[in-house]
Amino acid sequence: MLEVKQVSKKYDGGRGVQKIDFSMQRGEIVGFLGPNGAGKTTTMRMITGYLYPTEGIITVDGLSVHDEARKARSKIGYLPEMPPLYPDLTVDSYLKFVAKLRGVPAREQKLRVAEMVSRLGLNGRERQSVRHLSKGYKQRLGLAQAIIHKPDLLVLDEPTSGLDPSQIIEIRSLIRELGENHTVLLSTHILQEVGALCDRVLIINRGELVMDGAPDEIGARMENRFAVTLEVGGERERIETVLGRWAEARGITAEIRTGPPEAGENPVTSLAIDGSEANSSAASTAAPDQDRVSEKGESIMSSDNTKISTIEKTHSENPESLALSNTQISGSVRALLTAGDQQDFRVELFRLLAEADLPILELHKENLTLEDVFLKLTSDPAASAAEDSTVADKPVSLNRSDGAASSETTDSPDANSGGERE
Ligand SMILES: Nc1ncnc2c1ncn2[C@@H]1O[C@H](COP(=O)(O)OP(=O)(O)OP(=O)(O)O)[C@@H](O)[C@H]1O
Repeated sequence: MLEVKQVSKKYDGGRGVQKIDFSMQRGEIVGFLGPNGAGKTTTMRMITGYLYPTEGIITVDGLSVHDEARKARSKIGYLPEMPPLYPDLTVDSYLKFVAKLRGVPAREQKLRVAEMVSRLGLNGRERQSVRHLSKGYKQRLGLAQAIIHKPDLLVLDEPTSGLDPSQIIEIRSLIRELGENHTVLLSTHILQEVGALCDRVLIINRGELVMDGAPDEIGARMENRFAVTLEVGGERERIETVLGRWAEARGITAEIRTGPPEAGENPVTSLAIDGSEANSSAASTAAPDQDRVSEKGESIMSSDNTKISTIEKTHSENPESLALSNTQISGSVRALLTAGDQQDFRVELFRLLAEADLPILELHKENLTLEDVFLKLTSDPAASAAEDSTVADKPVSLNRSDGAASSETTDSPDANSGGERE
């Protein structure tokens, strides 16, 4: 549906985007994430034909957006950051104007406007002037102008920016609906938006594409450790001993939290057990755990003689097979266990704790969140320093807001679009 091949844009002042390369299949909703100034708008403006790339090719359904601009643009709907609305027109007359501009046949225009009004929930506001619409309704109208010519590809530049929470929910559900029969590329600063709406995420940083993948997969792909959070039932000191010894032997970091979980609390705090600490503190306080594993039906006592649980050896053919019965848990400990070598230690951990009669109450594999990935990819201080020195060497400011470096004069000459022009 969309092919962006090795596309670069160099502004007079320097930064733009470099060798952006990706494609989108029909029906995909793709989130375009990046910090301020990363190149999202530049890329979207090139895709929609409002800006000429310095190099590279962009096609929509096989049509070049620059060499076959008119045909290609009929397949694209664009909601720029600032929707091109005319405040003096009414909703109705504005939509009629855009329908005409986008080549909707005259006999269909009235019907198409009515369809947009109903689809975007603008009923009752047809005669209202655009100026008096709330921000949320302006955004609905912006979406209406983007889809009035029934494009296949929708390009939405920060569609929920500046909206209040209920408007955000409304616009997101509209985008979700639009995604049922459009291919959608949307830029956003809001990470949850990507999780809520998108099948795939592209992350751009400093003009370069640095990640392309499904939102729930990229965390696992970037993970360079194996980590689980764990809640173990039993007496604290004993759990620390068992986990501490094992962690030391396996080179695993165990961070134990002190209190019960509380809402909003950072799940891991306080005491960290690695090899050395385990030796000096936890390991020295209790007898070997194996001594505590009971025979059938016996109670297990902790080091302070608190009853933790009762354990039953299930079958002599399989002495390692244990079943907890009549369990009474006197307390629990939560921990984050991290292996730097990405090795999955869950089975080993399960056996360790089962043999020590320490029941696992919760075990959860930790993956990097989209937020973690985003921060990792976009906040590289070394890159910032390099960037800053490059900027300092240049006589012209790179920032668009100062106007000095603008190269908008090289934009597409085709202004017949009702879209954003600067
Ligand atoms: N017309 C222009 N002339 C010169 N430089 C520009 C121009 N437009 C953008 N830039 C520069 O190109 C880079 C990418 O800008 P762009 O607006 O595409 O980023 P963005 O990811 O959309 O940012 P934001 O999230 O803040 O909207 C920035 O360094 C910006 O300063």
